[in-house]
Amino acid sequence: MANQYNYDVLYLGSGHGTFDGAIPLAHSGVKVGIIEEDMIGGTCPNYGCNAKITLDAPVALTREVEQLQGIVEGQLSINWTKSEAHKQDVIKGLPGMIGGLLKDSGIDVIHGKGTFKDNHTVLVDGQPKTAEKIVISTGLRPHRLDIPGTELAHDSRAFMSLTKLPKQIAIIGSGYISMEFATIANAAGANVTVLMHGDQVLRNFYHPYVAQVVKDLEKRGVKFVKNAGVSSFEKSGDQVEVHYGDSRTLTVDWILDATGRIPNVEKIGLDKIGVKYNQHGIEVNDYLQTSVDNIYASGDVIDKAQPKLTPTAIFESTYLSKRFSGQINDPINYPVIPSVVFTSPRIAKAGLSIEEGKEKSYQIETNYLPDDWYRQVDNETIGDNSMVFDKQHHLVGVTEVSEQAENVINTLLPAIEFKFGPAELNRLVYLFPSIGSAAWTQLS
Ligand SMILES: Cc1cc2nc3c(=O)[nH]c(=O)nc-3n(C[C@H](O)[C@H](O)[C@H](O)COP(=O)(O)OP(=O)(O)OC[C@H]3O[C@@H](n4cnc5c(N)ncnc54)[C@H](O)[C@@H]3O)c2cc1C
Ligand SMILES: NC(=O)c1ccc[n+]([C@@H]2O[C@H](COP(=O)([O-])OP(=O)(O)OC[C@H]3O[C@@H](n4cnc5c(N)ncnc54)[C@H](O)[C@@H]3O)[C@@H](O)[C@H]2O)c1
Repeated sequence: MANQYNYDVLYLGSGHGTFDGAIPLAHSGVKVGIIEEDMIGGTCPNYGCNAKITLDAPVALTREVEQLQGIVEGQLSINWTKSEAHKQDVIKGLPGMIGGLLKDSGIDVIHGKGTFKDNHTVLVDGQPKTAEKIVISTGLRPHRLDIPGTELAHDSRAFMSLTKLPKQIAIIGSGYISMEFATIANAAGANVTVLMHGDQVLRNFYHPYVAQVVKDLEKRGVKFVKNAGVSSFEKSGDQVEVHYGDSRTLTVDWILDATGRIPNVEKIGLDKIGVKYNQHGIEVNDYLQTSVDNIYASGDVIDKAQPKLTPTAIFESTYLSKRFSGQINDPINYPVIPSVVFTSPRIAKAGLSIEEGKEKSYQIETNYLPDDWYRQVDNETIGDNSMVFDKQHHLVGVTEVSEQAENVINTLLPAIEFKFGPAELNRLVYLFPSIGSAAWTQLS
């Protein structure tokens, strides 16, 4: 590649939208640089998936013990301080591990905030770093409510760093972060109130299944306030008041603002160089190329129809790596990308939704999971799934609510992605008994 620049490819941001692709790219002989202003590895390992799932592990355990009460005797309780410390132990090595992989691949990691000077130059602390191609992979940051007292609220990162769990917690919003953190905080003993923007929780998931999760959380003491209309936060001694609705007040110890995440597109010089973006992120074509030819985007910062999740970011950075190293010239062809909300029970889905299946008049088979013998092993009491089949009876979508939904969806993904028919299904021999075998059995 060209050598009038410092790098062949320079990435802005070091999350999954970058490193999964940058490492093989560097191994192919391409000179790669990465600019990162915060922790190496970005949101997922440090402030997202890995951190969250570690805090979720004790919740899953308490739920299993609860289901088997009587067989297993005695209640479990979660020691929040130790759980938080365990989370820190689990994730603290990740940035060093990822940084080591980058270094071993010959990648230069430049610490600092990058801003474009021109379409081949990024400034870091006033120092120019030049490259033939630049990939913007700056991710998302928490949206903060624009109301009086907003500085009194906190984000998901702050929640996962709490060494002591507040007694009374208000969560604003009812999306992914709200529901997962309400589940964790409630199980660890906090009184949680969710103040909703509208009247729907997790609006992108199948409502009857979401309703089961909400009902269970309510049974456990979580309160939901629909159409709350939160208008301000105010300090009140050691506590904080949430003003909402028609002059109503909720006094709590801690507020989580979980009202969404917005793209990091401002103050990095995009207007100056002509990279087009909107409130959903950077606009790209089917090659992940922005409105400026030599500049690409990857991961959450892209304005796209696919879910803004780690697997999507990994797929995109890997696609760019293959393209930059000359292995492919085709446009990006996304596979089926599943998604899961780590509530208890979880809700997970892949492929066509139940609503989309109905619109196409596809066959929808539903299963009440507590009737399945394998779920009775754990005494699972909540569980449904719906499988959508096309006219040739290929599985094209699954949605499930159950404690093991993420594993069922992962198991069935190949059937959806590769359109398994009877011939393929008949060749599958799976380990028995297992959640995977329970999932495949429903297909046969
Ligand atoms: C609480 C939480 C839980 C989540 N749980 C899951 C989950 O269970 N499963 C899942 O699939 N996804 C989950 N996600 C989403 C997942 O974390 C993201 O999809 C993923 O991290 C996207 O990777 P990315 O590289 O696009 O962005 P990021 O990982 O956000 O990386 C962007 C990086 O760019 C850096 N940066 C930004 N601007 C600049 C600049 N100007 N100069 C230098 N560096 C810059 C940032 O510091 C950051 O490190 C979760 C997210 C959150 C917040
Ligand atoms: N399990 C996972 O994969 C996982 C977990 C956490 C986060 N994530 C990722 O992070 C993203 C962000 O999660 P999130 O929960 O912050 O966003 P979200 O989009 O899922 O939910 C945002 C919530 O805030 C509400 N809201 C929006 N504006 C509001 C306002 N002005 N006042 C009150 N409420 C308002 C919305 O109605 C919605 O309920 C997700 O979309 C997902 O990409 C994924």
